[in-house]
Amino acid sequence: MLTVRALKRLHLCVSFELQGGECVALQGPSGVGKTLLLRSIADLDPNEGAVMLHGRLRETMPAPVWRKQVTYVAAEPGWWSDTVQEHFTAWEDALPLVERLRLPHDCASWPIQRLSTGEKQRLALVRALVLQSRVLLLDEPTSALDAASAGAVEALIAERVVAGTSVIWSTHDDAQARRVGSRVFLMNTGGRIEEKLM
Ligand SMILES: Nc1ncnc2c1ncn2[C@@H]1O[C@H](COP(=O)(O)OP(=O)(O)OP(=O)(O)O)[C@@H](O)[C@H]1O
Repeated sequence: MLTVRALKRLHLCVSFELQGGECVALQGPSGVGKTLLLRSIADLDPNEGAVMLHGRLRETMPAPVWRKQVTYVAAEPGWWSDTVQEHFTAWEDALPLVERLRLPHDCASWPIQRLSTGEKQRLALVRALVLQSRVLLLDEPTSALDAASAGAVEALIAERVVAGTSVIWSTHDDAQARRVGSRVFLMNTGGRIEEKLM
């Protein structure tokens, strides 16, 4: 279970609990703070408040260990090497996910420069999924995808949720929020979240 108590970053002040095997959709107007919240939970930016995984405070473990368990997937992911495969420790672990997400199996050798926005988005998701994190913080993970690829992402994440992974899924798509989330959190301009009736 992920517990967030009085998490503060800029204008945000947020508290909630997320059970294991639960997916919550996060919605709200552009610029309201959804990315700030997800990055704060992953401890990627300075923030205050208590964030716990199964009762253990994040400050009791090194930040890289926390981020491997509570993993943020950016809408516009970063890349640090020249080719796709160089971003993976074990490409063979990534390959089944690459195929599930309708990416060509030979994309391992592709230079990052040639990737489309949607290919980058799916490969960044694969990078996160191979970690087998307890919590996935997905920032508009299908914003650059066609319907078929978005459906493949939704199906894959749904399997992880059934297997016990907790997910926060930021989306501007109301129908997607209802499909993927068992609850929907609505962030308001005051930086608070309230549960939206579905
Ligand atoms: N480091 C920062 N310092 C000051 N303000 C910031 C910083 N990072 C983001 N902001 C501001 O905080 C607000 C929230 O940004 P955020 O990216 O979280 O919005 P969002 O809800 O994810 O929007 P969108 O739906 O467009 O992706 C924006 O007004 C943004 O300009």
